[in-house]
Amino acid sequence: MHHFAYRRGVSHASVLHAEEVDLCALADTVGTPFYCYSTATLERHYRVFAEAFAAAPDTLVCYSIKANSNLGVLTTLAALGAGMDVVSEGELRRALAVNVAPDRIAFSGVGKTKEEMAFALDEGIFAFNVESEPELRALSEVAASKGLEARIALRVNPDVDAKTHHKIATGKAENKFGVPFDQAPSLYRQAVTLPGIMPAGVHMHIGSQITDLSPFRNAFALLSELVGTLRGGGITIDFVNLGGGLGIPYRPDEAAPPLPTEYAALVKEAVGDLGVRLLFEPGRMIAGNAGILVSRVLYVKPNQTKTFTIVDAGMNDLIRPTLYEAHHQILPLVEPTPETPTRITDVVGPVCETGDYLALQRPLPELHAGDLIAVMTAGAYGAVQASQYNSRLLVPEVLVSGDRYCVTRPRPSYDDMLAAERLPEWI
Ligand SMILES: Cc1ncc(COP(=O)(O)O)c(C=O)c1O
Ligand SMILES: N[C@@H](CCCC[NH3+])C(=O)O
Repeated sequence: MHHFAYRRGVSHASVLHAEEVDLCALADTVGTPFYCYSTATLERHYRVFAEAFAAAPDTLVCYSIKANSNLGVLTTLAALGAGMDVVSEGELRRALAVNVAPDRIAFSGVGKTKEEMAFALDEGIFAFNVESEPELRALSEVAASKGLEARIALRVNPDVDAKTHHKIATGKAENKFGVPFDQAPSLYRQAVTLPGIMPAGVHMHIGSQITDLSPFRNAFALLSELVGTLRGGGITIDFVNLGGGLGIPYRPDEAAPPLPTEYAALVKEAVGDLGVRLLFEPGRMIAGNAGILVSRVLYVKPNQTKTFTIVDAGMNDLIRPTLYEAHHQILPLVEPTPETPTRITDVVGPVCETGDYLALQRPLPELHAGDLIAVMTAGAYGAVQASQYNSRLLVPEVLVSGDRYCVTRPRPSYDDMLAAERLPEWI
């Protein structure tokens, strides 16, 4: 019943058809816009990834919470045994809230505060992915002051082009992430001498939505070389964290991105002989095609040159189209008849910005006020990047499983929105 085909983009249909919830009825109950996530698809994606590494039993898949931090989504993945990759105390608290064991949590990010380090140390997380020398020193101070030891991997920037959108590439020298490859050996030597620091791994994450395996191949070859160098210098490396980044299909007609099994074969080739524990941090690959954004058409507005389809979801709810020129397929929730004409339209939101669009010049079955649409592949980097811009209420999130659903993040009220702030009271 919960059919899913990763390669052919059939996953687009899975949220609509693999689950048995009537989305139109749900839209009437919950109100639009709302995000809707499929439990079956989340589970399937996690398993497809984890099972690709079944031959490497010492593997820890740390779902990257930043892609979708909804507590319903995290509960679903935690139940499958997922570890978690976090980048803030907030994300760490989410992982703990769904009972992920601390020793299955890795902490990344270029700007961890000492307070965040202290909290993570007290909780006993598996490792910190350290991104700079000053961060290493700060972590040493915090850990030593507590009489604790922080297991660390240095995040190494291999200066490899991930061939993805420039705003989501993280492994080039000009990006803020990680320490330069050439400086890594001396930083590890320094790390060994620092109190409260136990270097144990190497971390690399070169970017997101990577659809060509060659950047991974180049990066992991460098990582493997570095592990050899470090071991040659007497430093014990017992795990490597290869990050996330595996791309997914956004268009039904696009070339299939690499399969997790193909990625796993490459990993085996590059680092299989190192005898280390493998960590991964997939986000988009697990959540992206497990979610849609459901929205209702408010008005159809033709002008001299084009037609605007104005819907009730905007850039504040899904910023990817305008921020990354991202393509999200749009499907009418009610299947059009063969007689329905196709119209080219800009699908825009209510926000007062010219950049407030979900699709530009898109051929779509003719839409009318009141029609419901699904913005596909919105499960990753959708709700998590939503804002209240224009004082719009944060979009609700719904998790479905078979014919059941739960509103895991209800729509706030305007009173909630106003109660979160204070009228000025000068001190
Ligand atoms: C350190 C780190 N790990 C994991 C991820 C997750 O990446 P993706 O969602 O592309 O798998 C990211 C985001 O790019 C990241 O910065
Ligand atoms: N937010 C980006 C991905 C960023 C990955 C985080 N390092 C997107 O929507 O594609």
